[in-house]
Amino acid sequence: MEQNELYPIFLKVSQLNVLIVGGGKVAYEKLHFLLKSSPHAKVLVVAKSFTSKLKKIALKHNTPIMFGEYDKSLLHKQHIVIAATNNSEVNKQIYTDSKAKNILVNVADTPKLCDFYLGGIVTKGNVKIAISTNGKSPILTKRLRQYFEEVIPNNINELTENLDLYRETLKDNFSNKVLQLNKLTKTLLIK
Ligand SMILES: C[C@@]1(CC(=O)O)C2=NC(=C\c3[nH]c(c(CCC(=O)O)c3CC(=O)O)Cc3[nH]c(c(CC(=O)O)c3CCC(=O)O)/C=C3\N/C(=C\2)[C@@H](CCC(=O)O)[C@]3(C)CC(=O)O)/[C@H]1CCC(=O)O
Ligand SMILES: NC(=O)c1ccc[n+]([C@@H]2O[C@H](COP(=O)([O-])OP(=O)(O)OC[C@H]3O[C@@H](n4cnc5c(N)ncnc54)[C@H](O)[C@@H]3O)[C@@H](O)[C@H]2O)c1
Repeated sequence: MEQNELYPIFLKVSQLNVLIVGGGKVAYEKLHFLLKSSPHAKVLVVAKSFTSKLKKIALKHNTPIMFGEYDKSLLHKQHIVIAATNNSEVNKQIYTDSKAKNILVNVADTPKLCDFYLGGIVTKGNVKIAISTNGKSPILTKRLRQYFEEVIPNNINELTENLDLYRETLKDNFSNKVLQLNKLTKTLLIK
């Protein structure tokens, strides 16, 4: 069976510079899901025009938007770039320029021009689950995200907070801590 070999990491995007180029439907989708997961993400959106939906969400989150054409100089100090213009040549240029600067780049909806894929993301308080189908079926990713949003109880965060408090009380001895935490949580997997 083919395996998904992508490695998920949970980025602190509030302390990284993210650039989105494009202001249309696809740019909106990417910005919407980025801000849904990470409301304080440090993002700059640059495009020749913006939909009113994009302007509205940017305003709500204090996300700067800048009118203008893509230019290589925009990559200065960026850590992550998402290209979402409707001009495939421009998207390719963004990809090439980013690679030359070792910036992680995603050309939206174009798997072969992606260093990483955006995933389906479920957030319940401190708990976060990221979903990917290895780029095979974004619609299945969406359905799985909706499914987990429904079935994972909202109060899972209380469990997380309580386990954190208990963990604090066991700080001194590492192996005892692991033993106690394993003992306490063993039954969580038994139906
Ligand atoms: C998860 C999510 C995150 C996000 O966008 O933030 C995301 N796509 C979402 C939705 C969605 N995207 C598309 C549809 C229409 C139905 C369909 O085509 O299936 C729908 C469904 C809808 O809109 O309802 C169109 C589409 N997307 C890609 C292609 C190109 C191709 O597959 O070749 C095409 C065809 C373009 C065309 O027709 O030309 C490619 C990618 N889309 C990915 C992510 C990456 C793989 C993720 C994975 O590994 O599973 C990857 C590889 C790259 C990337 O963009 O990062 C978000 C759901 C968020 C949520 O709901 O929670
Ligand atoms: N809309 C869809 O459902 C869909 C589905 C699959 C693939 N795509 C592809 O995704 C890409 C984006 O689609 P969209 O629907 O968001 O397009 P769109 O027409 O809604 O928006 C395109 C955006 O790109 C900006 N842009 C164009 N050239 C630019 C440049 N040189 N510098 C800065 N900004 C520039 C425009 O100002 C605009 O904001 C296209 O390549 C499209 O073929 C779209």
